[in-house]
Amino acid sequence: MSAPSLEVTGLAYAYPDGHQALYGVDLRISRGERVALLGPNGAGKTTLVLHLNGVHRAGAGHVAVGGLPVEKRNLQEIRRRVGVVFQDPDDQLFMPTVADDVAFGPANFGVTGPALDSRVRGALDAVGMAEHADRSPMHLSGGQRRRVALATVLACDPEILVLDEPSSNLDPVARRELAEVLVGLDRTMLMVTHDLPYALQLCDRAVVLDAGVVVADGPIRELLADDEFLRRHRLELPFGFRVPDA
Ligand SMILES: Nc1ncnc2c1ncn2[C@@H]1O[C@H](COP(=O)(O)OP(=O)(O)OP(=O)(O)O)[C@@H](O)[C@H]1O
Repeated sequence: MSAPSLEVTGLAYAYPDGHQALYGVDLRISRGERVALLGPNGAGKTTLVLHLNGVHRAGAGHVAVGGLPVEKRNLQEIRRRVGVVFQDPDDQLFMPTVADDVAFGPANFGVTGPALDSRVRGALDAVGMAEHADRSPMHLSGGQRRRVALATVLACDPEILVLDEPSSNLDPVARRELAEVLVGLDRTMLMVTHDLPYALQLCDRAVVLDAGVVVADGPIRELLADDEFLRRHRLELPFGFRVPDA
């Protein structure tokens, strides 16, 4: 059996000022799963994500991506395997054209020539942005920029996609279009979000962090239908929203 896309075991971390942000977090994500990472402000979600791509070094515990330990000697391969799509696409887009931006990552990992062209085409096709390849990313709408940012990551063929608030600042059409793209990708995903309906639409499973501890890990539908659980962990569905029956 192949290694899970992500395996986090007993992960603990304190910031240099002594603030303990994670306490013994365990998380295992199988290949192809889409998992929502939920939790109130300050729960430790970003801190956890920054351990997946090796920005933070675990104080205790262990993180592996596709079976490869997140350690200094593996960092280049780990950064290819963990594709983080940041909340602000402008953090990811800085080249003159869309195609240049999408080529940047794989080119850095040594892909060249026709193989590089085919990566770029494949990634832009996957997000429905092929006809915008020669445009400047600066001239695209927010929703289009979010999709190009996703393509820059897909072009590196990551083991796991990490999406940071993928629905923020999107209008309802762009939100739906992005959801369709994401569902069509057939890739392991960890989606960090406060947008509970979007998480419900895209993920079967949710992991809830609160104060650095995993307080729930299970079917998202059940978690979001538990009003008392939501209240206890400062999670809130939009006014009037009801979790549809299965
Ligand atoms: N550089 C830092 N130094 C000290 N403490 C930090 C630092 N960055 C974050 N923290 C603390 O670590 C805890 C977890 O923060 P983190 O950013 O991981 O939460 P989060 O769940 O991503 O929150 P949000 O939903 O607001 O983005 C918080 O208490 C935060 O104040």
